[in-house]
Amino acid sequence: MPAQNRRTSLDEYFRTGGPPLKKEKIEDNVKTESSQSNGGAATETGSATTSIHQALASRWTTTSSNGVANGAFYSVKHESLPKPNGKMLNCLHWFRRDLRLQDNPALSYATFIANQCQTHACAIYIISPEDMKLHDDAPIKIDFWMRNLKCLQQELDKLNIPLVIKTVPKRRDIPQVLLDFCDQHGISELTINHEYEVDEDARDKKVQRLFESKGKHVHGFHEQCVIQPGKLMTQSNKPYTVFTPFKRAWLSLVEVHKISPGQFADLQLAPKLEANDVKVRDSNSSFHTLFTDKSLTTIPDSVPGFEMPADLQKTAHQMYPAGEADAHSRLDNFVRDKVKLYDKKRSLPGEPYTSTLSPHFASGIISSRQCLQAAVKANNGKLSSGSDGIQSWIQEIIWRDFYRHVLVHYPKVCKNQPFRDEGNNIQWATYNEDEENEAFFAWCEGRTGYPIIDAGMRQMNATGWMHNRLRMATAMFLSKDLLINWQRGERYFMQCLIDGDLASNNGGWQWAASTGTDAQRYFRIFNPMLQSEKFDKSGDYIRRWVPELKTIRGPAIHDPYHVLDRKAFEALNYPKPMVDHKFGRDRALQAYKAAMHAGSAKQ
Ligand SMILES: Cc1cc2nc3c(=O)[nH]c(=O)nc-3n(C[C@H](O)[C@H](O)[C@H](O)COP(=O)(O)OP(=O)(O)OC[C@H]3O[C@@H](n4cnc5c(N)ncnc54)[C@H](O)[C@@H]3O)c2cc1C
Repeated sequence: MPAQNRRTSLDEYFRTGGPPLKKEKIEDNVKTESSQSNGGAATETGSATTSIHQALASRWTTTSSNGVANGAFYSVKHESLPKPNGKMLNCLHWFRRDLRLQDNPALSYATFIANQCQTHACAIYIISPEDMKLHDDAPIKIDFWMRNLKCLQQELDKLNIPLVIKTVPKRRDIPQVLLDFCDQHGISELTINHEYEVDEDARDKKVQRLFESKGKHVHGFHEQCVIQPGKLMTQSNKPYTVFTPFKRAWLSLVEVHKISPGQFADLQLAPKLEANDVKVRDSNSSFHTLFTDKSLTTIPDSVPGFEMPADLQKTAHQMYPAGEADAHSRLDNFVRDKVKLYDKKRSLPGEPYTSTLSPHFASGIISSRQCLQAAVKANNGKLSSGSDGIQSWIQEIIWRDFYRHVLVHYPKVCKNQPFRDEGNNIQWATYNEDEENEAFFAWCEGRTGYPIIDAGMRQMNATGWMHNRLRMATAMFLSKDLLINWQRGERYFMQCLIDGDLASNNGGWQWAASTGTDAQRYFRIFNPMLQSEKFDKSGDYIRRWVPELKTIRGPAIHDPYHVLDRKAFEALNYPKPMVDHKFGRDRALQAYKAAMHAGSAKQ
């Protein structure tokens, strides 16, 4: 059936609650559960509000009992859903990691309530410098988010939805600030798209408790993954801990249910009305000031403490223009010109054959469902067959889901703990503090003497982005060749990356450091020279980022210290390798072997 016909219109959603799940078709190894959600049986009122909510919320239900998700729709109680019939409900959408208009279920729902009440939705974004600091957010990432907020605000403006900006210095104050804001402005309904990290989850639960204590409601939706965490469990109802079976189950579930990434696309935002059309029936509230007081909606250019050097800012603005429209044209161009070659070229850091959409994914400017939809469309509607390039790209979207599912089921990964308990036993190299700092900073700055490693680190320092192949190689170099605790590297990446994202960064680091979900474990140790010869054969990528080597031709580019004669090498003014790879490899194997055999994973 053409994808177009599979899409369900808004009206149909209202009427039917969306297409039914066909559980009987699900492969044996895919465990789903009944459509009973955590909130208990839905009260079937027949009202449009309830049925659209059910449609959104009951797409998937959860078997999760991990206390994190506490049911996939943990902050939604069907009984508490607003039934606007006759009632005036003012609704606020709280933007967090969903900086987009399209395919945004919580925003759609806010505008839906507003439409029903013939009023307008409003939106808020909370800047929390303390959160940014604690999460090691990179200045380049914050700059990107601020620029995108401005674009989002312009787009929302066209729909007469004000985007209020509030700075809350202490993050523990956020729930109360939100509640006070809603009290002050006569708002009873808050919509959010869930965030899964431990701190964010705790904050949202607090918000919900506070709101409920005042008779207000929080409506939560899931949009970060194609399949929301908790929905994909093994046959024995355990979370997947290995990627390949997760991928098989994921593909099977998506295939069976025709998860149309655009399932929310039909939910139209409120039509544009003029400011004086805003009806505020609750005359005691100052709801209307949100539409008129421009001082509430000022977005800062930067956040104090996160200023960026001018040259980095210039690069970031050139490489990453802001806005949902730009994200979509990036996606369109990628899908039109590159994705079919993705399987062959995705590992070549010198060639622009990856989507570079990670900053947009991380901030929710684009959704994984939208990207999946574009990929499937380019693949003539196929998910698990057709173009190898497209299937390979879809696999990356699955990796992204996988690490989010891992984070939800194993919240310890948010708390500086390895996924595998044996990771705690690793004896990192015995440097004295100065030596370790020296080695660590040489790695950070791209002065290891391994050209491919240095090129990767310098690319990240100069642009806030690094090619995946180099993220793997540099992470492995730190945690294996240098035998320095991977958590230092994980932190440094977050402090530099425009796409810094806890689940993916942590997943990637633990993969490289063999403390994570990787089935191959500790004996996978990349040889930097071989990586270089294989993935940057011409050396062009190295020459671009390591100008000391720009005159080198031939194989010496991969290992100048050993290939060139001493005089020629010294003339380069490039460091010699800071550790011999064979020595580093043997040392790591010993340390990891001892650690891994000292205990077994408690999963
Ligand atoms: C040590 C390490 C740290 C990483 N840190 C981050 C991070 O902080 N933020 C981040 O978004 N990605 C991270 N990744 C994953 C990956 O490197 C980037 O997502 C990718 O390089 C982004 O480039 P792209 O958008 O061109 O990706 P594409 O190759 O076009 O892939 C499309 C999208 O799929 C997702 N994706 C791709 N590969 C992975 C992966 N291995 N794991 C999870 N998602 C993936 C990303 O959202 C990406 O934008 C890390 C990987 C490693 C090994």
